[in-house]
Amino acid sequence: MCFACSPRNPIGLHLQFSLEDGVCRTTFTAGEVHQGWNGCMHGGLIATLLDEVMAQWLWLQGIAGMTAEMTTRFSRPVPVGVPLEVTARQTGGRGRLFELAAEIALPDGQVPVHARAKFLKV
Ligand SMILES: CCCCCCCCCCCC(=O)SCCNC(=O)CCNC(=O)[C@H](O)C(C)(C)COP(=O)(O)OP(=O)(O)OC[C@H]1O[C@@H](n2cnc3c(N)ncnc32)[C@H](O)[C@@H]1OP(=O)(O)O
Repeated sequence: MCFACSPRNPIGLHLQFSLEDGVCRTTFTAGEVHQGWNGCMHGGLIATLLDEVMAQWLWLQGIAGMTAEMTTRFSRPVPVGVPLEVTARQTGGRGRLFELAAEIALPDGQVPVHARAKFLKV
């Protein structure tokens, strides 16, 4: 029962994903229960959104992959209560290794956080 995407997980994020033109996409609005600092989304949960959208870039193409490495740049706080657009795309890779990048965009287009990761097909 995936914490990020299972509709049956009672404490999960219930994310839904689409893949179009090489971009995997989901949306999420953090609530007070997802805060770290007051008014700001918890960084670990931000990383979860980014990790999951990259994993789903693979999964929606029939590839089961596990995160082998991930770097996250937190440039600005992510506010709670606003709809976030979370996207991922491939940046490289060879063989079993897939290199992906993901970002979170605010409604005004600002990108407060982005990530890069390496996934290995399992
Ligand atoms: C129903 C809905 C479901 C929906 C599905 C969605 C699921 C969402 C899950 C979200 C994603 C996650 O969080 S996954 C959970 C977090 N991640 C993990 O727990 C992964 C833990 N790590 C592992 O289990 C393992 O290390 C693996 C599977 C990643 C790799 O192990 P392995 O398969 O044995 O491969 P290994 O021999 O180590 O490496 C193979 C080759 O890749 C290279 N390699 C390994 N790591 C790296 C790296 N970071 N950067 C460069 N290269 C690397 C090695 O040097 C080697 O090169 P060469 O010698 O071949 O040249």
